[in-house]
Parts: sequence; structure tokens; C-alpha cells
Amino acid sequence: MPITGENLIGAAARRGEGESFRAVEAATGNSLEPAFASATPADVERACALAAEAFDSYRETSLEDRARFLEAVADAIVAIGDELIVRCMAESGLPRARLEGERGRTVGQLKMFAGVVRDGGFLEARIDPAQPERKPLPRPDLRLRQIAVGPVAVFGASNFPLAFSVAGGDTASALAAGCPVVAKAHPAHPGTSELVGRAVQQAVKQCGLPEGVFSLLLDAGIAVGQALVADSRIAAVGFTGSRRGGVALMQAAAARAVPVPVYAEMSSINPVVLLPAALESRGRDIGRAFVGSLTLGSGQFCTNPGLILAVDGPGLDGFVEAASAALGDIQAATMLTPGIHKAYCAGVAALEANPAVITLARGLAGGTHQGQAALFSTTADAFLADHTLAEEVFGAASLVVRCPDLATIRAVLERLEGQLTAALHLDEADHDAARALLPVLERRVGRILVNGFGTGVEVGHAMVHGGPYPATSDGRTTSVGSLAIHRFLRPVSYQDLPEALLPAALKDANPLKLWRREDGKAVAPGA
Ligand SMILES: NC(=O)C1=CN([C@@H]2O[C@H](COP(=O)(O)OP(=O)(O)OC[C@H]3O[C@@H](n4cnc5c(N)ncnc54)[C@H](O)[C@@H]3O)[C@@H](O)[C@H]2O)C=CC1
Ligand SMILES: O=C(O)CCC(=O)C(=O)O
Repeated sequence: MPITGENLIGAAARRGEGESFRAVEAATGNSLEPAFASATPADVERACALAAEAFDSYRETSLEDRARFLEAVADAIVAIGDELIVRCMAESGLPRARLEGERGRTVGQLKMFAGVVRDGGFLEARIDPAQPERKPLPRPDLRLRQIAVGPVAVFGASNFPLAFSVAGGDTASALAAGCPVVAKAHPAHPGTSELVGRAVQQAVKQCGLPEGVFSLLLDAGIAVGQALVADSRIAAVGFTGSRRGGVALMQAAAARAVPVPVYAEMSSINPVVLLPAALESRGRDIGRAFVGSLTLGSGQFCTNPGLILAVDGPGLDGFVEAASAALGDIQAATMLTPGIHKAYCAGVAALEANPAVITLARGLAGGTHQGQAALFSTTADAFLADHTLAEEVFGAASLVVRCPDLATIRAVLERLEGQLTAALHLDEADHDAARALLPVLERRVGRILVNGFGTGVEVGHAMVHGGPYPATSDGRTTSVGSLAIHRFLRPVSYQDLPEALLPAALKDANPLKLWRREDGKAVAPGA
């Protein structure tokens, strides 16, 4: 499939008339062919108009048709073949095995949402039958279902160019909910974005859906994203990226005449608590495993373990020694973009220059665009006194905070901003200590895990990949897993509608064979 550098607007491919830009080969900094042309305000207008036009018919597609569409998108992505992986490797600097795995995750995610759609449980059908004889007042017939919110703008992430990008989790969950998607390509991987965008476009056509179900817009800068979020037809926004970018989009959406929700996944340092018995029995093993998680993908994961908390003592010394030794052997790895590499170097330099911070270890030095892993330590007093030490350094850098006791670990956790994940390393003898920390962690994070690290998010039904601000803009939800569909749904009640006018999900005969809540009780189809 040739990459043309065009915007995909509904069924059309149009060369934008905005600023021209090229993808950059992450490993060398060289420009790649072809030139991409930024969309214009007229392109944004056209994509949003088509999405709005498609909305009513797309959201009422049958569950089976919508599920098949999601599967067709998955198949079309696979059908691109190796060209997708090769282009993505060049644009992102990520290795083949990682990207092949990420493609599998992307396709699996689309198929999981196909299953969610077929199941129909997301419609949350509820029926409170009329009680005409009720005294003192009769009860009306009330029925509820969830409907799609409207066209969704999706901003692809630089660090997951497939699974969190054009046809990633935000797009899959929005399409599953019944929302058309206008995607804004990340400028770091426009070629990858176009290839995937064309696969979605092809699936829309193949399934006979209205063309406005999907569009893809390009931009060298931020104007297209700003215009998209400001457009009155966009009903919600999905974003993964920097705190600055996410907050800017939240502000743009809030400033609209009709504000809309922005589901932004932003910064997180993902505290890891090493409890005393575990440290004593296997501190060195944990240290080595930690370095594996820290340096995965050059540390460019929002779930990266950026903060280690433990009580000072020989157990922690063992962890630090083993982690430092393992880190010292880590090869520097190409980072996603020169900008992200520069930001990483600046974050590491700031920690190195901080008089309260000790540099424990550095990975092997690398080339111009490669991130050199780093491990630092500080005291709990210093950490609590300097809020900059709790800021995300995006890349393979982490800070060990030596605490005098468990109460101080708790105090540090209490002071942290919202996080995506927290990990506890514990043995059975640590259960009481862990139990005391759980309420704090529940308030601070979206996912609590034991004897592991948060990198590598499982895509499933019980996953929460979210967390209180600033991990995300709205900690009540998730961007990974089937629950993500609820970001793009809204409940509607139907009072006293004649059977003929009721949506299929709520008709007496239950033609969709849904589990429904009738008078508050779960009722199986056919019961
Ligand atoms: N926590 C996380 O999951 C991630 C964090 N990052 C952080 O973000 C930094 C920059 O990485 P990027 O991926 O380029 O993130 P970014 O936030 O700068 O850009 C993400 C997307 O949002 C758009 N955007 C950014 N600011 C905008 C604005 N004011 N108005 C409209 N659109 C806007 C960009 O064009 C891009 O499409 C990294 O160095 C890292 O610190 C990046 C990726 C993931
Ligand atoms: O760890 C993962 O698998 C996903 C991480 C993530 O969501 C991100 O880095 O943006």
C-alpha cells in the first residue's frame, strides 16, 4: 500500500493544503519520504460534518454488523503485512518483536470489542414496568439503555504507534460504542498512521457503512487538534500523551459553548513499594526484575516504574546493588523522537544536578538519539521537600526513596499525585503492612498489583488503565479494557413509549436476547 501523505476524509484521500512535514527516522534523525501535508480548517470541517452525518445511522447498526466491522478493521490491519511493521520501526525506533506484539494487541483489542458489542451488555438495558394501580400515584413505564455520545476525536500516542494510536484502544472503544471517529495522527508516525487509517477506511467501505464513520487528519503542529476539539460536532475526546498536551485539550474542550469530556491519559511515575520481608528474602531478584521493567521500550511506557519506596536497611542495599549492576549492562536504546530524547536528557540532568539526589547507576552510553538508562536515590525528607522529584521523567529513569519506616512510606504515598499503577512487592509476613497501605493506594491509583510491575497492560474485562488526575483527566474510567466503552456512552430513559417506538434493546420480546434489569433484578434472555 503506497503512503501518499494525504488526509483520509470519509471515503476520500485528499492532499492537505497546510504546512508540509516529513516523518523522521528515529534512529538517525533523517527525514523519510513522502511529504505529508497538514489538514486545513476546511478539512477539519468536512471530517466533522461527515462524522455528524454518519452518527445516527452508525449508532443504530445492528450489534452483529458493528461487531463484524470491528473484526474487518482487525483483518485489514493484519492484511497490510510487513510494510506496516517496517514503516513503524523506522518512525518509532521500536524493535520488530515489540511492534509485532503490539500489532497483535491492537488486533486482539478490536476483536475483544467485537465480542463486547455482540454481547450487548454495554447497553445496560433496564425496564421498570408500569404500575397503573400504584397508590397514591401510578408508576409510568420506564426503560433505559445506553446510546453513543456522538463523534469522538482521537489523538494517537507517540509511544504505542499501533495499540494507542489510529486504530488503538480509544478508536476501538468509540467505534464499539457506536461513535464515528475523527483521528488526529501523531506527527511522529504519520506513515504508520496512514497505513492503519487506510485499513479502517477500507473496512468502512467493505461493511457498507456511511463514509463519515472514520477520518484521519494530519498536522505538523497543534492547530488541527485544537480545531477538532473546538468543533461543536465532536462529543468526546480520547488522548494519550504529555500532561501539557492533555491539559491544553481539556481547556479547549471546557472553553466550548457546549463543553465535552476529554479522556486524557497523561503522566504517571507508578510507585513501587518494596516491603521488608520481601526485600530481605529476595531483594536482589526484585532489583533485577525491576531493571527489566524500567528499561522496556527504552522506558517509554506511562506505566514505567519511576519511583521505588522502601525502608532503609540491608534488604534495600541488596536491591540497589543488584539493580545498579543490571542497569550498568543495559544498552542505550533509540527513543521515539528527538524531542522526547531531549526531554529525557533534561529530566536526567536535573536529577543529576540536584544536591539531594545520588546517581546510583547509568546504563551504557549510546548514540545521538539513544536514551541512557539511569537510577537515582534520595531520602524521604528530600523527596517530601522537593515536588520536582515526583515529576515524570519519560524514559528509563527511576528514583529510589530511602524511608526510615513504613509510616514514612505511607506519608510519601499520601503526598503523591494520582497514578496509573502502584506495585507492592511482598511476602506473607508483609501482609499487615500491605493492608495498611491499600486504602491509600486505592485513593491514589487505578491499578494495584503485587509482586510485578505495571508495564505491559493486559487487555481484558477487569483492567483499569486510568487513575486520578494527573494520571488521567477522569479517574472514573479506563482507556484499556472493555470498560473503556463507557466513556463514549450516555444513558437515555424512555417513559411510556409505545412498543412500536421502543429501541430493539428495550422491546418486550427482547429480540436482541440481552440480559436486562427488570424491576431492579437481572433477568436472563428468554427467562
Ligand atoms: N504518560 C504517557 O503515557 C506519555 C507521556 N508522554 C510525554 O509527552 C512528551 C511528548 O510526547 P508526545 O507524544 O509528543 O506528546 P504530546 O502531548 O506533545 O502530543 C500528543 C498529541 O497531542 C497533540 N497536542 C499536543 N499539544 C497539543 C495542544 N496544545 N493542542 C492540540 N493538540 C496538541 C500533538 O500534536 C500530538 O498529536 C514526552 O516527552 C513525554 O514526557 C508521551 C507519550 C506517552
Ligand atoms: O504498559 C502498557 O502496556 C501500556 C502503557 C501505556 O498505556 C502507555 O505507555 O501509554
